[in-house]
Amino acid sequence: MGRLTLEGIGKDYDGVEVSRDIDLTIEDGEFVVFVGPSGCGKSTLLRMVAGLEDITRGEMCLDGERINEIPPQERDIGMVFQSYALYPHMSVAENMAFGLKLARTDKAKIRERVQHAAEMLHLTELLERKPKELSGGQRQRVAIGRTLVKEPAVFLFDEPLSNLDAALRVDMRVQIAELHKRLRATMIYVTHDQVEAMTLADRIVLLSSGSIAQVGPPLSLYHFPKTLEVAEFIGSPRINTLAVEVVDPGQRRTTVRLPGGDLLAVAVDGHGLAAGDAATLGIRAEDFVAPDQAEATLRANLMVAEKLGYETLAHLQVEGVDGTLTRRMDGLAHLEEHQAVTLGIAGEHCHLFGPDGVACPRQVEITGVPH
Ligand SMILES: Nc1ncnc2c1ncn2[C@@H]1O[C@H](COP(=O)(O)OP(=O)(O)OP(=O)(O)O)[C@@H](O)[C@H]1O
Repeated sequence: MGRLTLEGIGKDYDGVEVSRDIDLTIEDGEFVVFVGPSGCGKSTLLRMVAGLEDITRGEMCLDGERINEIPPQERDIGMVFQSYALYPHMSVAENMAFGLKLARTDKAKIRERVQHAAEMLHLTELLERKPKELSGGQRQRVAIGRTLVKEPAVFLFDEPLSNLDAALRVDMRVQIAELHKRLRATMIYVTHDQVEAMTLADRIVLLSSGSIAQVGPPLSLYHFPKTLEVAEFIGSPRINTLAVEVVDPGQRRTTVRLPGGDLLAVAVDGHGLAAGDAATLGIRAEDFVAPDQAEATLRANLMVAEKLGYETLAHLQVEGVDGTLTRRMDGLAHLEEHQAVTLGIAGEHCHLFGPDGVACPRQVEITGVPH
């Protein structure tokens, strides 16, 4: 089993609070990803789970038992570090067996577990090699193997792929996802890469300045972000934002004035807003619509078209708007530099954030995605 509960967890370093009010239950077998900008407290939280940092406040339990004071080696938890931390003078097999040897595990059992882990991680052919004879991806697999042989109830991964190149990262990401499917163990994974978070997680925990900004399945955070900060962190390209003025806040529709003067009825509950408030409209790059289906339009000029083959990202300049907006288009869209483009906007596809950055609840259903 591997059910973790965190209640009111907090951490101070020299009297400075870097982690606060963390309430979270991670179910047995769940894959949870801690994500957020640099310094938001992801590693600190993970290290508290591992027992590598003292917990200043709150209670942490594994399968109902308090573990706050239990030393790391006695917790049924295994951690894979960003730096693989392999012993250079030991072979792959010895590296993987080392922790079990220290724990005085029976030799036959060690052999069996190392063989099994090596098969799962495609390392069988490499068991006699030394770390220096391995590629970065292979070393990372050995580091995972070393944790795997201990058969912990909970696996912790601290940015395990950040030292790998882009292609290898994708490959390892898929392997970690497969490993989770086969083991069905509880896994907590720290990354600042939102693509890794979106693709691996059953649930994402998005941290901001030491506390939880939002927890939920990846697509819930994508379609129903609770704050502008979450909306801007999740999704690539980043969500487009426009400064708008609230004209008529309503429960099903809230009317706002766009930079060009057009009015748009956004499908959100804006009852917390007042007419005249400065708000932020959010539109994802794929959510612009054809002008004939639009409720409002913006006149734009094409600055750059990034043709990626399967899609084109058009970066557009709109008069009166700082920076550029990005529109995602299918395939190799025919676009000329500085071409005038009409961006169509539909209120159903937009997000609205109040002056405090809090999202107005969206009044739309998206099939299979809980609010
Ligand atoms: N040993 C320490 N002593 C004092 N402050 C620390 C210590 N470790 C971390 N911090 C501070 O705690 C905060 C959270 O750090 P943490 O490493 O958990 O963030 P992170 O989200 O993992 O960042 P990154 O993505 O850059 O690794 C930061 O402000 C950091 O400076």
